[in-house]
Amino acid sequence: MSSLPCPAQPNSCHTADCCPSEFGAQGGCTGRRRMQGLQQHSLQRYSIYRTIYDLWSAVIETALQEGARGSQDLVASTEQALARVNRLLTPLPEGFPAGPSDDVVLDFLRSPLGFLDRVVQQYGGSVGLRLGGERVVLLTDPALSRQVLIDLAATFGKEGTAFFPGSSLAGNGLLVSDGPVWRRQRQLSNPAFRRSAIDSYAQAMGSATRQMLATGWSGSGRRDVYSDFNALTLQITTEALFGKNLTADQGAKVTGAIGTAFDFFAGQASTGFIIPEWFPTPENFQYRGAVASLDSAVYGIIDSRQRELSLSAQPPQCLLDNLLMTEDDSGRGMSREALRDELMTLLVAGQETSAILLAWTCAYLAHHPAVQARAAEELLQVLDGAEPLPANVQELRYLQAVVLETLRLRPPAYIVGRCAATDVSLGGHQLPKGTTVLVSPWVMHRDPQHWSQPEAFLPERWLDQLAAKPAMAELSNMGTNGAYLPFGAGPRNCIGTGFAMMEALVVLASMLQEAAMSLSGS
Ligand code: HEM
Repeated sequence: MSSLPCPAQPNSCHTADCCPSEFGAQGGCTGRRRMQGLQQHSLQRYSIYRTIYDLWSAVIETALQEGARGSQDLVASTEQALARVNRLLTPLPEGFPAGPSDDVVLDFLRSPLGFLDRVVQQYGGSVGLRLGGERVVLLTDPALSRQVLIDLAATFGKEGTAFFPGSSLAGNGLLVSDGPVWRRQRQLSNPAFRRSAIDSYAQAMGSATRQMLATGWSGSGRRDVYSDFNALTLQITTEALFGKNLTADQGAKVTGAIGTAFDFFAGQASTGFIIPEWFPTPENFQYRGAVASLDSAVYGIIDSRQRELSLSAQPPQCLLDNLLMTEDDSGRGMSREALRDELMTLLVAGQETSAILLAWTCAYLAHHPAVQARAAEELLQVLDGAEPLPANVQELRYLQAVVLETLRLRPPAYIVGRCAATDVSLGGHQLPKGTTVLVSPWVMHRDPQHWSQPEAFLPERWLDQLAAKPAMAELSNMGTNGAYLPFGAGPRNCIGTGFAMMEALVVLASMLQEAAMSLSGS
């Protein structure tokens, strides 16, 4: 197995400190490279530039799309930019949580995970920050995090959240939309993620894995597991949810384009979103090329499925069929653009996150041969060579513990963000409207107040709980200790939780039945 890349996720930047040297991670972090340029700007100039660009961007972008979106959008975008100016110019309010007095965006960008650990150690579970001019509260206190994500979910929405910019990639899909649009899309998508639907995908998950093993994994050798898993999770997602098999060439184009887009987001984060997407820079050209390539793949999937459906009278077979057949009260179906946004969201939210989980799990298995041997032994006892299927993977308690423990130590989403839609009181602090709240699974999963030996990889810590309840119970309600949320929590939790868990168990079981892993060079 070759070295692992940084476990990035759509909403965060690639960081070198996500990649422990014990796994020999690759260097050359995009965010770090771009940081060197940024350090020449003073923070004040940076904030002013960013605000001017926000306004400029709002006006020009809307003017360019005037015909399509109308002048209401111009007003809304300008209001948003003005609200931002107002936040930049207003000092942090009295009653804001304590934190560093200066703007700490450069510290954050230099090493996001190290920064999170440091400020939480210094200021505790609720830290007030000025980050790139934005008012931000970092939460790692379980009770307060719960309030934001669950109890006060109506007040803390996605719209306006700093550092989670809407973009031409995600459009207005499930991950970023709010209110009635989000509710409708979530309802439409829910059936595809119910237990019975997920069970029906398991066979395809197993056969895709065996195909991967047969083509690239026979004999002994080195594999770049992250790259293999990216291709595999793409294949599984498109097959299970969109009823479509991509060719290897199409798959490589899509994973390459998703990688380019994520690199772009990492770069955007490290340059403070100074340059709007439409501005003619080489990075923007590259990014727009990646989005165009993804658009062409996604529209291709929609069109070919629509053709197939029009030629047959069969009931819906996958999520895309449901979305294609759905109509609102007035008998109108979803627009092509809305369909594209949903499919793109599922690709972006579900494909790389799952590949990161699988890659880190393999890294831990390779790094802990005794754990790998115990997982393989369990497989032998429970499956005795049979195909991993929904009924029998539920019995693989140790493998489930391995996955839960990997998600604890390496949550692919290391922060989730919300924005206060109104002035709100939280834990005795007064947060004005527009405050961004970041909840950090990364820090909470390693807090010694909630976990014994928090830095150690110990699947055994889950076994008692798993004996009493299925693994999925650990993933809801922020875990039994209130400090475990790899898939988020509350109404905006991950719709793909069951899908991702089934995929992880089936893929890992299929692999461990046929292959043993060690770190390359060991
Ligand atoms: C290991 C794999 C995964 C991890 C760690 C993960 C993590 C997360 C997290 C933390 C959130 C909540 C974000 C927030 O609160 O702002 C989320 C939301 C979401 N995830 Fe996942 N995810 C994974 C796999 C998947 C899969 C396989 C799919 C679909 C195929 C998916 C689709 C989504 C969608 C659509 C949302 C937005 C839900 C909403 O806002 O209603 N995810 N995911």
